[in-house]
Amino acid sequence: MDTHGPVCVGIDPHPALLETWGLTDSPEGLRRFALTVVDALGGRVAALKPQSAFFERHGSAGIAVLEEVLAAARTAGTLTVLDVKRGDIGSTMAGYADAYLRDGAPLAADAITLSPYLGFASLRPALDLARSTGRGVFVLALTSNPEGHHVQHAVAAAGPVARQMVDGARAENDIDAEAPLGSVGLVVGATVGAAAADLGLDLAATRGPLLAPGVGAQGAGPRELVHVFGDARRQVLASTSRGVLAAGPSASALRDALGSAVDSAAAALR
Ligand SMILES: O=C(O)c1cc(=O)[nH]c(=O)n1[C@@H]1O[C@H](COP(=O)(O)O)[C@@H](O)[C@H]1O
Repeated sequence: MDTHGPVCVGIDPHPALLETWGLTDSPEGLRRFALTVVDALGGRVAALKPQSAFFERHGSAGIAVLEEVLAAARTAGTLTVLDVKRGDIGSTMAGYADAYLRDGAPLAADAITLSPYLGFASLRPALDLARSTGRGVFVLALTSNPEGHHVQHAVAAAGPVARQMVDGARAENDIDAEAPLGSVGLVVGATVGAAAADLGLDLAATRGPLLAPGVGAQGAGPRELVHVFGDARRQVLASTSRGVLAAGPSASALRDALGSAVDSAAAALR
């Protein structure tokens, strides 16, 4: 984030984007799309975030492309956040952790997104494996979609549900109090308005990165970033997919779109 600016670009090969790029909705179209993004932006962006769903919809051939994309980003020296939003119990969670966070796993990424709605503690196998292999996780706290608040804003005996995720991330990052930024981040959508403040969430105190999707196609921009994050803004990694991808397939146009996204996010989050 210090080197390239506080922006993560999502690799979301929607069928409609493939068509706009003149590609077929097939594993080969997917491959050309995703590798074009890595070639254009690799080494120039804080992180790339492949959206697993758009690879999974092509079955095993799509997963093979995802493996190739993760490897290409690694070769380009760019961190990957694999957006899989996994969450399960016990040994099943351990299986997911092994799939994405183990050294040498075919789908290993630098970080993954996790859904904690089976209970924050159910994520333990992923938290532990990420710590031992030097990887990271982003735990969904306040998601960018309008339906999320029914669950995430609900107030349980222990306080708002989202606060349990914030407290959980904080406790994990406190284990290594010397690290400038911990490896357990949260997902807080740039579209959530005053929710973090209203629910009394101290995002800055988590000392973790805050992945902020919703920038661009979902309508959030610099003003929303300032409003949502306040004094936690230096931890924010603003995330946009279609907002940059729509500029493709030209590499220079993708780079220009990244440049604009970085200028606007960096000015807001300074
Ligand atoms: O975890 C995510 O990245 C995520 C969380 C969230 O709350 N909202 C959200 O939109 N996302 C993802 O971020 C991407 C947003 O894409 P765009 O709307 O095209 O920028 C999609 O891959 C979503 O699945």
